[in-house]
Amino acid sequence: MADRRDRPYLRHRPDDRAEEREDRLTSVTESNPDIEISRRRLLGTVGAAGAAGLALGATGGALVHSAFDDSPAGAAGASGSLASLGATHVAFEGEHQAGITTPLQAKGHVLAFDLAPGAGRKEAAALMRRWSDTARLLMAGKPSSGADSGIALDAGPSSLTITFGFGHSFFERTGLASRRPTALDPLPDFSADRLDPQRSNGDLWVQIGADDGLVAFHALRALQKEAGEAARVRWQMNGFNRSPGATAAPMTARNLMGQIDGTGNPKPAQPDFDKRVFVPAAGPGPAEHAWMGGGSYAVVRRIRMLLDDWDKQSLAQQEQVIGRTKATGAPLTGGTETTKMALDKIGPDGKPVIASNAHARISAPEQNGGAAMLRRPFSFHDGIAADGTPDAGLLFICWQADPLRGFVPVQRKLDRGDALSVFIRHESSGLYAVPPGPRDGEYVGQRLLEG
Ligand SMILES: C=CC1=C(C)c2cc3[nH]c(cc4nc(cc5[nH]c(cc1n2)c(C)c5CCC(=O)O)C(CCC(=O)O)=C4C)c(C)c3C=C
Ligand SMILES: [Fe+2]
Repeated sequence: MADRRDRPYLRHRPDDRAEEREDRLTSVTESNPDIEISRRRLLGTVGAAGAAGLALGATGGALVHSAFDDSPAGAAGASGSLASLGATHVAFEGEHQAGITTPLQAKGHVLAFDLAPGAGRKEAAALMRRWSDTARLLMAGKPSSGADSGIALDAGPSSLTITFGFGHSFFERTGLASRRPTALDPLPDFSADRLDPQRSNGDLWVQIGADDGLVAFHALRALQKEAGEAARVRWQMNGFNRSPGATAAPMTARNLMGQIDGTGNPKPAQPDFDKRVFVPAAGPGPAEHAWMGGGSYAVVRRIRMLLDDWDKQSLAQQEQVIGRTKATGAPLTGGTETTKMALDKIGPDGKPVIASNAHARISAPEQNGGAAMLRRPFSFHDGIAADGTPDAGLLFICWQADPLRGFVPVQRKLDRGDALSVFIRHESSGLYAVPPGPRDGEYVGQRLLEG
């Protein structure tokens, strides 16, 4: 490996120093099971406040001990040290790919590629190997192996995650149709769909998330370059979330309608979490689908919010649409954000307090035979549309072991009578098989492409 002085653009290199390696601990919390942070950083930043706060980025921007105190000026910021936001590193290898249970990041890019005409299994395997090599480096805060653009110069890994998936069409293109799981069958049509085929589906899907915009864009450019002649971008969407540390304490995200969004998500500590979100490592299902053991299915929808119409509603009307308060996210039946909704409670007017068409009621697992999904969205804003309204909304991304037991039944029900539906428009859609996390030296999807 090149000396840091030879390559001043080298950024955070967690494996360079034994001391740093020793200090590493794997912080497994309810919300961030795959984030690795240094014990020294924990002590140096949050101390008694605990790991969860740091992992969620609520450090108040404190500068901490750096592995680069002796690094040349510019290699890790003017002071030679990285804030915890920059230093946080998410592992590329693991049972599951990163970017599924990782806490929401502040910046995101989601994009789909189509394999180039004439490219097949061999080219796809080579591409996945190149992309995985690049993701491994960038997620560790290192430059890409080719001519690095320098866009992320000075920054640490910043919780970068890169997640790869395969669309339905990938399997024909690569001659692997017999190994395509039935869970990847196209989603049914929904009456409210206004889908743009150019911005839907695709052979390959990539999700990039980071807590720094330049780190995220750097990864985007690197992966686009690595695609070379093998694949072309079919569509790309850019999103954002609140920055870590923006709120006094870590809290559930808000969307562009101002609602607390994510409360009802299954929690990693719950006993059925894995069953709901990840394909079991050993079956069920035919052996030819075993490559997906430990993987998950992502449903991706660009959902436009009709914000001018939404903003005309009174606060009470907005809260009725969801069934929760805007300020705290508590159910309209009382309590705090985490209080269970009392769906049977009747108000003085003889009607359910949480209306029969309230979004949170209709989408609740108990109303859908237990169907549940892990929602992990980004907001988007692409300026003003031709009609003068904001082209903004939710890049809705949800994760499940089987879309027929997650997204599909819930969306079917929402499609029939969700009070929110007049304020949103589904504009694009994709369903992707996201293989398990790679082992050391493996590339994502190797068990499919070489199995
Ligand atoms: C088919 C799945 C879903 C789509 C599409 C969807 C769109 C969508 N949702 C909101 C805002 C909120 N959703 C909330 C809860 C909620 N939504 C879904 C599913 C879809 N939402 C589920 C499964 C749940 C959880 C239900 C539960 O377990 O109780 C909430 C309430 C807070 C929360 O639990 O997260 C809000 C707010 C928007 C704005 C939107 C499309 C733009
Ligand atoms: Fe929702």
